[in-house]
This record gives sequence, structure tokens and C-alpha cells, in this order.
Amino acid sequence: MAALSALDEKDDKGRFVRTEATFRDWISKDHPVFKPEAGRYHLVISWACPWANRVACVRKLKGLEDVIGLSVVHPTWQRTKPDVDAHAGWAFATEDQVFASPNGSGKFQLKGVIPLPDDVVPGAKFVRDVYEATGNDPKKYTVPLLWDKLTKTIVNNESSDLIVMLNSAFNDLAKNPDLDLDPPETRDAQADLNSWIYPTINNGVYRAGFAKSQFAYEEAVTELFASLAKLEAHLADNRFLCGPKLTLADIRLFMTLVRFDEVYIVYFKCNIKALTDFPNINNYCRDVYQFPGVADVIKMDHIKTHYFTSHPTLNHYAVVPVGPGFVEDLKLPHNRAAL
Ligand SMILES: N[C@@H](CCC(=O)N[C@@H](CS)C(=O)NCC(=O)O)C(=O)O
Repeated sequence: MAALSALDEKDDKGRFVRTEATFRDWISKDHPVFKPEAGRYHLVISWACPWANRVACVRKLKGLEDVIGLSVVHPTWQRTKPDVDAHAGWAFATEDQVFASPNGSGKFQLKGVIPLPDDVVPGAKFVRDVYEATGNDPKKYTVPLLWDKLTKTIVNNESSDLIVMLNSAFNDLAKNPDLDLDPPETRDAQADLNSWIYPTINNGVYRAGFAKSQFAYEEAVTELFASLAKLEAHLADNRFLCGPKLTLADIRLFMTLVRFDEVYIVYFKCNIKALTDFPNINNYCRDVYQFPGVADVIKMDHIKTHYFTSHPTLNHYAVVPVGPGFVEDLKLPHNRAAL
């Protein structure tokens, strides 16, 4: 199998079909190998990626910055092995490096990239190199990933696992061990919510944006806006998805919503309405954004640069739209505290 990127994953009706994550080990005190330890694990993310952003957010909210290392890739995908195949994917960079898009358009230099330290995979230039260093090459090189420096492998590369793990496994080391984003009494409700929010909203925007047929696009965008209407109604009398407290389900959802009016409405053709046309969702986004720590992990320059500059088949000249400034809106007062 050739190296894949999200743009290659489709079924015979032109639908985008996401490949399952391949590394699914679990850090816990009871695990024979993967024990919670400070300085042992290293997280690789992009500030642009909604899945990776969830994990960066939980790391921040739990106060795990001194416990789990962090590298942040450049948002503009690069050709990883131009002499071997056409794959384009995530590349490590320093803040002074300037990258063009995979077809050579534009010049993009970003604050907030963090190179990979030598004690992870020495000499790795791309996320692809990190996957290949495991000896178990999945041919799809996604972020987030959590690297174990002791056994020199990827422990887990699935955001929905990693956020649960970071919420509980490192509590003896975390600055905020008492913040529980996954209380047992909310788990059934979270699972119910995720069962429609993941396919139709989180993955729904990608199903619309990476559709390779009119049929697949319309199917996805219709389901997406039906779910946004359902969400608007749900948020009329619930401050957060599961009631008065922020949970992992909110972090999962918010990372998609915060990208909506800046990226998905234009780039993924999710334009039946804007998010700001849904008053409850809009106020909810302000509320989540203003939860202490969340704003620190939202980097809209990385988000916009990534999407608009990484896929030459969708945006040949890598021109990045200027508007609409959704993050400024998120700083405004909201009406959710009374709920
Ligand atoms: N199931 C994964 C999905 C991660 C994922 O698809 N990440 C995207 C970035 S938004 C990626 O790295 N794509 C690389 C590629 O498509 O080659 C998770 O939730 O952690």
C-alpha cells in the first residue's frame, strides 16, 4: 500500500472514509509496560488539527505541560519523500523556517512551531519518520501521536483515547488533578452525544470537504446541518453538552466548531448557514473558549494556514482568506452562566 493522506481515502461513491488509528495502547499504573511517568512521553501535534488540538487542550487544562513533552509541526504539509512517492504530510520546523505549499505556492512562517527533540526520533524531519521508526508503518501519518521514549514507539495515535488517558492516568503528576473532564456519571451521556456528533459534525465537515462526488458532499452537508440544528436545541437548556460542567465531549465538539466559520464554511463548502447564525451554539463557543486554559491552545493562524495551504488539489495557489475573525467574537460576553 502506498503512503496515504486524507485526500486519498474514499469509497466507490466518492465518500471520504477515515482510516482507523493503529496504535491503541493505554498508559496506566496497572499496565505492564506503559506506566505514567514524568518526562517519559512526548506528544506530537499540529495546532491546526482539530483532533490533536483536543489532546493539547486536555494536557493544558490538567496542567501536564511539565510532565508530557510537546512538539508542534508546521501547519503547511510538505512532500515527505519526493524521490519515492507523492505523499505530502506534516513536517517539523523551527520558528524561522519558511515553507511553501506542496506545489511550491506561497511562503508560510509560523510562531508556535516546536521542533522534535533528539531524544524522541533523532533526525526525524517529518511525522512520517516517527511512524516509520516504530517498525510498524501504517502508511498514514497522522497527528496527534504520543511517543514513549523508553520503548521507542508510539503508544497511541487516537485523540479520543488520548484525552481520556490524559484526564486520568497522570493525576499523581498533574497540576490540576481535581479537574475531572470525564466524570463517570456523564459517560453514558457523552457516549450518546458522541455517537451522532462524531460522524455528522466532527467527521461530517471532513466528509463534506473531502467528498469526491456531489452525492457524497450533499449527503454529508445535509447530515451536518441537521445535527447543528439538533445541537442548537440541546444547548437551549444545557450550559455544556452534559449539563453544568465542561466534559471531554465539549472539548471534542468545540475543536470542530471553532474552525467552522473560519475554514469549513468556505474550504469544505459547509455554507448552508454560518455558526454565528445559531445563537446557542455561538454563545456556547464563547463559554468554552473562556474556560481557563482553552484560549491558550487555539492558534487560528496555524488553523487557517494549514487547511488553505496543504492541499493543492483543493486550493492550488494556497491563498488564505482574510475574514471573518471568529476568535474576536469568542472573547465577547456570553449568556450561558445562568443555565
Ligand atoms: N483518528 C485520529 C485522526 C487524526 C487525523 O486524521 N489527523 C489529521 C490531521 S487533522 C492528519 O494528521 N492527517 C494526516 C494525513 O491525512 O495524511 C484522531 O482522532 O486522533
